[in-house]
Amino acid sequence: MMSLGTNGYASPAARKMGYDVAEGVDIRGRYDEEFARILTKDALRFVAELQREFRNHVKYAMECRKEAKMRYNAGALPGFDPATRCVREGDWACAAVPPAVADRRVEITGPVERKMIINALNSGAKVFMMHADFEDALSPSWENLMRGQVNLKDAVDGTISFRDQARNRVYKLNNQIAKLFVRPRGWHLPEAHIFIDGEPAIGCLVDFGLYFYHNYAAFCRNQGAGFGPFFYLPKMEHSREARIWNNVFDKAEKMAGIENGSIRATVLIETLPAVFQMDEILYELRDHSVGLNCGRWDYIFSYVKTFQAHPDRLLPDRVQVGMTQHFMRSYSDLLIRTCHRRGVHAMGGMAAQIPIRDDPAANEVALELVKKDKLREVRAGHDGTWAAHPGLIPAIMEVFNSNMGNAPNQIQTMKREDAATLTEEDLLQRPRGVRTMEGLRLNTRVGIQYVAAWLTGTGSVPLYNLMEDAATAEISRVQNWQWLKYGVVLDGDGLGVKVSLDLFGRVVEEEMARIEREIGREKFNKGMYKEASKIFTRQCTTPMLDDFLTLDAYNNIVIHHPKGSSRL
Ligand SMILES: CC(=O)SCCNC(=O)CCNC(=O)[C@H](O)C(C)(C)COP(=O)(O)OP(=O)(O)OC[C@H]1O[C@@H](n2cnc3c(N)ncnc32)[C@H](O)[C@@H]1OP(=O)(O)O
Ligand SMILES: O=CC(=O)O
Ligand SMILES: [Mg+2]
Repeated sequence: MMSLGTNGYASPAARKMGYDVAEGVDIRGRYDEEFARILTKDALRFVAELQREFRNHVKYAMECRKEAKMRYNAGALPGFDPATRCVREGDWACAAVPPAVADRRVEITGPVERKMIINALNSGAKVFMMHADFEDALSPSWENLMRGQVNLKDAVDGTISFRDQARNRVYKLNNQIAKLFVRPRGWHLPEAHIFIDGEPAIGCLVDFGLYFYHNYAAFCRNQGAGFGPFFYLPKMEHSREARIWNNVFDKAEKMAGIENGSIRATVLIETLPAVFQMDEILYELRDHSVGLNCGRWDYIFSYVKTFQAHPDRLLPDRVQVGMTQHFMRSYSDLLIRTCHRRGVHAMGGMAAQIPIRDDPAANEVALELVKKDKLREVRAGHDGTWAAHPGLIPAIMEVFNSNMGNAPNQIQTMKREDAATLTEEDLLQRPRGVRTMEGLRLNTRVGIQYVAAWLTGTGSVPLYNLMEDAATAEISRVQNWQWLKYGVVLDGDGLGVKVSLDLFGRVVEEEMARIEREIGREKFNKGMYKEASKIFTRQCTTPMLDDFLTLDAYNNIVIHHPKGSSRL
């Protein structure tokens, strides 16, 4: 048994032995005293119990995803499930929204980095939430994940601080801070630094389990029993996956001895199959739900992925697939109607624009685009939305305030019964627009730079004045793959060039040269652009589309200790 000093840290002798793990648990990530505060024997036992109870359910759910993919690849279209019609038509409601999160008109999102967490919690707005991300915005290296857990624990305890040496500035929490939501990874990602009974842990159960174990008591203390912790749940494709989460929550509440329904989660509807399962997902989570969110970027990615074998449903250039496309508008409208019918929040999504510091005119244009997007959301009936950057909060808040007034949300006032008539055809309607050479170039330039950042530990980056994260990079990847696969003719610019392996090879070469020019040779050589280009090119040209960019790239960031990196 590892001995702990009075400060809670392991003694030097114990440190040599590594983490004090529960039975069946093997930690292969680097030892660090800070991480040992999180990777305690009891917390690991809890994670292992979750894994043991739910691993077969997760495996089954992943098999079902494969089976659905085969059906779509054979020509089937996703649609409403006749077997669950009674759930869609039934008259039921989710548990009442807890007062602590009734008003969530602006939620700032960001990776679980220390300074970002403090800045986000302090963002200064009257009512808002912070959504701390282990998912789209985080490169899931061992260091990022474990530091993220340490940061969140310190944030929940109220002790978090950060010293910026270069600027000699200390960051601390204000008196009034945002409410915290945490987004674990999706069901598909393993955690290769923690093995349980000889197999890699399920990533999201590690994220959830460690965070819950260390923080539920503080939530009870600070928010009152029955209110929190709060979560966002990403990338689900079917209500059976929501049922697993619901069972995980039940088990966690029992273990902690807290009221059933204390844990609350907002599910991102960000896969095409899931749009046909919104009622079913809410039903599964009805005691633990605080709504659904339009994860628009993954949703676009999922549209391409679901229709990978449907050359009649190709997407136009990425920049043209916005929320005003009929299929996107229908998805958002149906989500609002579904949530409000069941008594929970319908959250909007992320506009990709971020402040542009060195160009006031361009900044004004970006801000106007964000405002327009948010105005559309609040008028449609969304109860709140996401901001990617603190600089956007005042403008977004203003749009929501002037349209919602003092009401905490629009659950009762914007029922959107008109959306009840939306059909499968509306939700699947082909997006309109054109495909261009610049679209192919931009996908390539952005995709490679994103992967390069991700490989070096950064999961969200500003590129060409837009926020890019795993979801937006996925669109670039699958769109290139699709255009190559079907030899698409890029005629939106009048050039009429056919996308081929040869053309793509030249585009990669030219865009790599452009990246080098833009960022400078030194940074280019120090970074992982060549590795990123290799990974991105392979993924765009592989005969069978990879399910996730980050699943394949993950092997490059797994580092087992004492030495060496290891493939799963
Ligand atoms: C599709 C989806 O899933 S969307 C959700 C996932 N994506 C995200 O969460 C993206 C979140 N946003 C970000 O990561 C960042 O804003 C970026 C990468 C887009 C831009 O980052 P930067 O270029 O570093 O921003 P910038 O230099 O303007 O930052 C200015 C200040 O704001 C802070 N800041 C910027 N974004 C955030 C944020 N989201 N949360 C908290 N603080 C932030 C910076 O830390 C910096 O603080 P400082 O002045 O104290 O040093
Ligand atoms: O997670 C959000 C998205 O848009 O994807
Ligand atoms: Mg997403």
